Amino acid sequence: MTYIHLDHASVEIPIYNSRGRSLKAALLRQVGGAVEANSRDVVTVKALQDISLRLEPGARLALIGHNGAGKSTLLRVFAGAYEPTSGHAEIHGSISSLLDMTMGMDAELTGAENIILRGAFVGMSLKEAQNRVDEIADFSELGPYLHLPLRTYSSGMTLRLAFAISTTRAPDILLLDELISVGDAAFALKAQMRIQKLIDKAGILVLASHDIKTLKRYCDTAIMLQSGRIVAQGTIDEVLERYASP
Ligand SMILES: Nc1ncnc2c1ncn2[C@@H]1O[C@H](COP(=O)(O)OP(=O)(O)OP(=O)(O)O)[C@@H](O)[C@H]1O
Repeated sequence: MTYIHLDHASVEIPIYNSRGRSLKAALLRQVGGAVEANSRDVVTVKALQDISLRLEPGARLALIGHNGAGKSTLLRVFAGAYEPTSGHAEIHGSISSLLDMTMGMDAELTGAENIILRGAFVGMSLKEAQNRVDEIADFSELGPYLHLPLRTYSSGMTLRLAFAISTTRAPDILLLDELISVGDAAFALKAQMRIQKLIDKAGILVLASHDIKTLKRYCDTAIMLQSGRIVAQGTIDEVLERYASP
């Protein structure tokens, strides 16, 4: 069974605990999530506020909103990386998110060893990760570099490996923060085709993007976030129209 249910979910991130006023004042004036100081003088960002939604198989949801509106934070809640600080999130199904793709990788280990390490990080058993090493190695096209420590890779090479690992399994729930472009032109095309396959197979797709063409291409419904709250919800066309209106 695949679903995402959020019930009045909020995420507050404590960011500052100080007597100093200038940074706090600057933070309180910022434009993204709502920033407040609580009674103990701890400044918190209300990155998400009172979000309730239900996504079932077949959902193709766009997250729309200006910088700092809460899109990435919501994707992190869907991914299970953030627990709501109040309210509930219930997520069922295998999840693949291309957020934080290199998290869990170790610069001192070889590419091949990192496949196992990062594989475990994204929920693979040791056996599954071992079985997938050849396919991931082929896709990444890193050849002999796979036996060298990650610290010898360029950032593009690291991303290629991370992408190959993160996309080797087709998930029930696919979470995308912009359609990233990985590697040079040839690799980017291959990566795009792989993402397309994952999108086609995914039961639930959630895509956060600022690119209207991309959103319209992949999503049929949308929510618009503002300061961490849902301020519009409906078909992709309805919400994009609301987004465009002043
Ligand atoms: N780790 C963190 N520590 C402090 N504040 C954070 C953290 N992560 C997010 N925020 C704050 O939460 C709010 C929502 O951020 P989020 O990254 O979810 O926005 P976004 O809609 O994805 O923005 P963008 O379009 O720029 O990627 C912002 O005000 C941001 O500053």
